[in-house]
Amino acid sequence: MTLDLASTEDAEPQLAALTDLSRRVRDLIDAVALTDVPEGELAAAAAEVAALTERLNAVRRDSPRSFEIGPDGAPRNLGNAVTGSANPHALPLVAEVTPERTVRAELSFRPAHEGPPGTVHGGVSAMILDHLLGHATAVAGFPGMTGTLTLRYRRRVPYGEPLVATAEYVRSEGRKHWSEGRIALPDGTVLVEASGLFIAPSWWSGQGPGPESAGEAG
Ligand SMILES: CCCCCCCC/C=C\CCCCCCCC(=O)SCCNC(=O)CCNC(=O)[C@H](O)C(C)(C)COP(=O)(O)OP(=O)(O)OC[C@H]1O[C@@H](n2cnc3c(N)ncnc32)[C@H](O)[C@@H]1OP(=O)(O)O
Repeated sequence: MTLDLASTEDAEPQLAALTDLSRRVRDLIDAVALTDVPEGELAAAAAEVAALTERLNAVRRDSPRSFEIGPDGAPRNLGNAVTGSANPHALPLVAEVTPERTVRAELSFRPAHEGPPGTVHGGVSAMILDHLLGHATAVAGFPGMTGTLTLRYRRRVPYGEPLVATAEYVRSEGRKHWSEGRIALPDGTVLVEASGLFIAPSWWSGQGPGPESAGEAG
């Protein structure tokens, strides 16, 4: 894992362009998921996408952008699968920390997140809650990696509609820290709720075998 925390002011124009590209690729992903154009059009689009892939691969990093301190002094993770504005896979989720040190995000899933018809895939909801619970645990002072995530799917999660996700730290036992969270409709109706256990890996304090065997932070 590369944790480059250096200031990246010189790279800001490139990162802004990468963010814009990522946003357009999200639109492309939904267009692919929903398109019904004829076969010839699909083949032509596939050839154009292949050419773009080759163009971007001309200069390639070993891994996506990791945690860093932005020019505003705030930590950010532009390559993250959930929050990364420079990752087309990400929503991207924008989470705010409340004065009570809970975490809140307004979000809307996209058609590409479909599992059952008209419904967001349960694993996608789990990914969002995993991150949000991890964030709530971190802002409580206990950054860690997910040990266990338990979900209860109460109602189907729609895509294309405004939703609200919240999470808060609950309790600790030694190195183990628990948080809870949920995805709800704007009126507060809970759709999915989650409880998660987060553990600061022993290798963070030099007591364990290291990230190669213990996994890496999401
Ligand atoms: C994170 C940096 C924050 C920076 C702050 C910036 C601002 C905040 C912004 C944003 C926050 C980001 C939020 C991210 C959220 C996403 C998180 C993920 O997706 S993480 C990827 C998925 N999870 C893994 O890949 C873990 C893989 N597993 C491991 O690495 C290890 O197994 C680990 C760390 C979980 C435990 O390993 P050990 O060696 O450190 O600990 P041992 O000694 O084995 O266990 C300690 C205690 O915990 C229990 N334990 C261990 N694993 C458990 C488990 N899976 N479930 C339940 N208990 C477990 C054990 O039984 C033991 O308990 P006894 O002390 O004996 O009571």
